[in-house]
Amino acid sequence: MRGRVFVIGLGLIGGSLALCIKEKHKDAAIIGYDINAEQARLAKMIGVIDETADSIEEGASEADLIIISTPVTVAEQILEALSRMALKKGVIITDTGSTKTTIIRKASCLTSRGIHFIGGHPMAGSHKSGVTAAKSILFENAFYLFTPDKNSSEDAFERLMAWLEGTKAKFLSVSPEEHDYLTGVISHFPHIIAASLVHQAAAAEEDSNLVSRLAAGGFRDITRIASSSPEMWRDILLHNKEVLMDLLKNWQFEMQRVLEILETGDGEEIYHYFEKAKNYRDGLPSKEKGAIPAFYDLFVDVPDYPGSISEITGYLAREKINITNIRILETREDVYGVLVISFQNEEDRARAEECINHYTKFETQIG
Ligand SMILES: NC(=O)c1ccc[n+]([C@@H]2O[C@H](COP(=O)([O-])OP(=O)(O)OC[C@H]3O[C@@H](n4cnc5c(N)ncnc54)[C@H](O)[C@@H]3O)[C@@H](O)[C@H]2O)c1
Ligand SMILES: O=C(O)C(=O)C[C@]1(C(=O)O)C=C[C@@H](O)C=C1
Repeated sequence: MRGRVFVIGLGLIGGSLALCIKEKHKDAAIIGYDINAEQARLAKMIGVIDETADSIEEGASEADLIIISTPVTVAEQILEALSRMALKKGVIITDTGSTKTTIIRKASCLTSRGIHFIGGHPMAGSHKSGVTAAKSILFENAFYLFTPDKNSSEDAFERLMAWLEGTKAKFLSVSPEEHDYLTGVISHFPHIIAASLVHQAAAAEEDSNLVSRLAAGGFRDITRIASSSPEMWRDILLHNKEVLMDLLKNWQFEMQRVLEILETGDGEEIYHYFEKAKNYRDGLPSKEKGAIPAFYDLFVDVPDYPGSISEITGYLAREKINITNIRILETREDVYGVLVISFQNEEDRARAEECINHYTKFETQIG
């Protein structure tokens, strides 16, 4: 498609969408604006956008598509500002915010003027912020939620889908309320818990400085998201307050139950508590990104680590196959172990398996 795309907020998500759009629509002009001039400069320098705009007004006036990708309370102010500007006829405005009910309510200042606004939320991300973390592959296989309503133009919605085709995400429409409830359960509330676990460990550190030294494996896995942007998460909590307060009450009730079965020392109940959780968790679709990111892992049975790692990464580099992570599953010494190599997508993993099978006799298995 040809046209001008204006991205407001050149961070992880705005930057990644800009890359996806450019990849699919080579003739489109991608203009960007960020309140942080350094981010905007960086976005242009690394080729995430074609041009920077000096103000929202300048970038918006000629745009065919406007993407707002700032923290959600800022997005509200931007919607208000856009509603006072002269915009191109037929322009589509969308956002990427993690909450929808308040945004959609606010967007009535545009829709009441006949301007197309379709709320959006690509359900993939990272604890990293900023344009340097942006990548075009971020949304592949992830759900991309939209909240069009009965008054939304079908033609505008179809044009938006066409613009966003390069995300390779799975588009799904839900109501704003359903959106906020679902994301409250699987994204926003877990974030509160991750932060609370970190607070608990930090408090325990006052008794023993071994806490941070021992905080590895499981603790790091479950608290990774606590390293995300506090500004973004403050805004999400403010927008989804009611849902989160209800979930917090349910959680307190649940924790009370755990306290009771622990107090009574009921082993069977404790077993069932974990068994039920394991069964549900194991049954979650592993290929889909979203609440649980897909990890394209390849397991390689290796005799000794130091030599094998450099040998294998050497072969992968020779074939230009990117790896996203590499780790060892077995940490005991003198025991044959398993190397776990993660890739960005299925295709890279399949190429890597072929490459390792070609150059070595190590056994491989897809995880
Ligand atoms: N990070 C994730 O995992 C994720 C995933 C999906 C959706 N989202 C949502 O997408 C939005 C952006 O998140 P992100 O992770 O890209 O954040 P980010 O911090 O990486 O980027 C946000 C950018 O917005 C800019 N900004 C702030 N106020 C602005 C203003 N008034 N005008 C112009 N630019 C302004 C910031 O300078 C920053 O560069 C948020 O609403 C977030 O809830 C985040
Ligand atoms: O992977 C992460 O770091 C995320 O927190 C991503 C995550 C999520 O909770 O799944 C966070 C917020 C966004 O609205 C969407 C995606």
